[in-house]
Amino acid sequence: MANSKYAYVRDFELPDPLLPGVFMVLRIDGHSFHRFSEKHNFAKPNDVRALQLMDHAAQDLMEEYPDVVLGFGESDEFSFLLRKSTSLYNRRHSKIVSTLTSLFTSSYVFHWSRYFPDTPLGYPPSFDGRIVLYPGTKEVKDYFAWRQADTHINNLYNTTFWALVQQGGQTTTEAHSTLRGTFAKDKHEILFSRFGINYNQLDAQFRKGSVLVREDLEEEKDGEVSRRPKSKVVMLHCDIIKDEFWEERSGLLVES
Ligand SMILES: Nc1nc2c(ncn2[C@@H]2O[C@H](COP(=O)(O)OP(=O)(O)OP(=O)(O)O)[C@@H](O)[C@H]2O)c(=O)[nH]1
Ligand SMILES: [Mg+2]
Ligand SMILES: [Mg+2]
Repeated sequence: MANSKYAYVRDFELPDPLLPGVFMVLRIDGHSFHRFSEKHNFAKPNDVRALQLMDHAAQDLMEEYPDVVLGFGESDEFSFLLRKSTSLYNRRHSKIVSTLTSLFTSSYVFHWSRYFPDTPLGYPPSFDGRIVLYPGTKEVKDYFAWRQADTHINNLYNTTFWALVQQGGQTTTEAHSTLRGTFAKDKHEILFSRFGINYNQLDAQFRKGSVLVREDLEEEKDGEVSRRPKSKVVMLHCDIIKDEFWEERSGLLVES
C-alpha cells in the first residue's frame, strides 16, 4: 500500500531549534532520588560511591561530546555547559536533551556494579534533563555559582543534621528543630563545639562538588613539549564562584 497517504503526519513534527549564539546549559537530575537513595542504602549525608558514579557518567558524557566544555555535579545532579557556537545536532532541542540525558542514564546503570558491588539495582533509575539558554558570560558564571552555593548550603545543613542524629543521638525531628532558624556560623559552631568537626577540613568533594574540565594533553617529544589537539577530561573540587576559575580558563566562555 502506498505510504504517501500517511506521510502527512510527519508535518506535525515541528522543528525545535535552540537560539543561535547563546550558551546552553544542560542540567540532568535524578528522578525521585530521595526514594532511590533510600532503596539502595546511600550513606548519609554523602555517599562517596554514588557521587563517584555520577562523576563517571558525567565523564563518559564529556568524552562523547567534545562541545561540552564544563561539567558541575553535586548530589543527584550534573550541569553541563556547551560551547556557545555549538552546532551539535543542529541545535535541535529535544535531540540534544534526550540523547545526552539518555547517555548519562545508561552510563550510570552500566557502571553501577563497579561502585555498588554488593547492592544490586532494585529498579531502573531515571534522570530528567533540561536546557536553559544564557545570553552572556555573566549569566553562565552566575548559574554555576548558584549551583555551587547550593552544594555548600545543602552540605553544611546535611552534615550538621546527620551529626546531630548519628553522633548526637537526636531524632530527625529534634535535629530539624535544633537547626531551625540557624545561620551558617551557628552550624559551624555546632559541628565544632559538639562534635569536634572543622567543616572547612571536610572533603572538598562534598563541600565544593565535582568540576569537570578539559585539559590539553601534553607529550614530550624529542625533549620538547608538543601539544596534541586531544584533551582529557579532568575532575577538580575547586571554587568556581570566584572569578579566578574563569580567568584561568578563558577558553570556557569564548564567543566561538
Ligand atoms: N543518603 C544520600 N542521599 C542522597 C545523596 N545524594 C542525593 N541523595 C538524595 O537525593 C535527593 C536529591 O534531591 P532532589 O533532586 O531535590 O529530589 P528527588 O527526590 O530526586 O526528586 P526530583 O528530582 O524532583 O525527582 C536528596 O534529597 C537525597 O534524598 C547521598 O549522597 N546520600
Ligand atoms: Mg532529583
Ligand atoms: Mg537533585
